[in-house]
Amino acid sequence: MRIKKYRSMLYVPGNNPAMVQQATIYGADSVLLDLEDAIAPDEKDAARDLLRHHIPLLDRENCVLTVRVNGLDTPLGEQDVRAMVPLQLDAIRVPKVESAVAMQQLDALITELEREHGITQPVEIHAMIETARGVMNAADIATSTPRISALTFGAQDLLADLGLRRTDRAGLTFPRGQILMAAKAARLHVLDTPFIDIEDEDGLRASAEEAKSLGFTGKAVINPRQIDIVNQVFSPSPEEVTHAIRVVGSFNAHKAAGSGVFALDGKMVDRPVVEQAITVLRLADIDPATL
Ligand SMILES: CC(C)(COP(=O)(O)OP(=O)(O)OC[C@H]1O[C@@H](n2cnc3c(N)ncnc32)[C@H](O)[C@@H]1OP(=O)(O)O)[C@@H](O)C(=O)NCCC(=O)NCCSC(=O)C[C@H](O)C(=O)O
Ligand SMILES: [Mg+2]
Repeated sequence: MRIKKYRSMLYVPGNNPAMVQQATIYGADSVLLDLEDAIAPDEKDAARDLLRHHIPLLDRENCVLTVRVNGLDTPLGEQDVRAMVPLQLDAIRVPKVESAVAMQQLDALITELEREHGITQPVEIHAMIETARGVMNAADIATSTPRISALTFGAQDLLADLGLRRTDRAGLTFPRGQILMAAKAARLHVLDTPFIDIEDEDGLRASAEEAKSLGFTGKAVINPRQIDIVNQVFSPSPEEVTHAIRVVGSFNAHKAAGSGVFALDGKMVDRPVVEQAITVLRLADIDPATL
């Protein structure tokens, strides 16, 4: 089975045929074809038709394919879900999620569509948390249905909902932490908001490094030029991989000898340290069971 990675997630406006056709060639771990905020109201139907036509033609071998539908509180949202599920996406991304009930209703609709269209690989849900109400209900949303595999943080809409300016970063500290904890407690992926200055590579790197150190699984990007930096930041270094291999190998040897804790290079190794090493190995495509 393919392991889904989410270091980078490229937003692609769903009404731009050239961008959609090229979407999966740039090396992003995942692509997010957008029917929501990047599309003007009078372009919505055309964008949905465009995706219906182009998605089956995309090379999806190394890329997780998702579509951001319109809000489920609008008629467009359900139309989008009905048009997209039959295309066998990896996930539907839902904007401005505010309640567990909305996710359960979506789960029921997707289940009905999967049955109707004979889809056997379940379509996952990525819930975007980008309003104050969504932040306060994040833990309930995260556990509302097993179909949810990721929470994602949307800074621009949240700033607007909180009445903050783009520079008021301090106001995002609590919401970001709450979304992270809700996702971690439910064992979900958690994806950071895009860095919107596409000319500022240093700023992008710093923003991705901060997101990684907080515990985000990956970060959305809005331009192909941002992909390499984000992939690099969220990939383990060769030194980290070598160390992780040693930790897991030594742990297995000690476990066989009846010991669950030992010192490696003067530092204690016990179960949580091994779990951290296993996370590094998975990111490096190494199966810990082979060590
Ligand atoms: C931001 C852009 C408008 C910049 O466009 P442009 O100036 O054309 O960029 P480049 O010159 O660097 O483009 C080089 C080539 O790459 C293609 N390209 C660019 N961007 C994308 C993309 N996102 N996906 C696929 N391909 C892309 C260009 O076509 C060029 O190709 P070629 O001509 O063949 O060389 C543009 O990057 C853009 O539109 N980005 C996406 C913006 C977007 O989707 N915004 C909405 C998502 S963010 C959000 O919703 C936040 C969240 O909800 C919240 O609330 O926080
Ligand atoms: Mg948004």
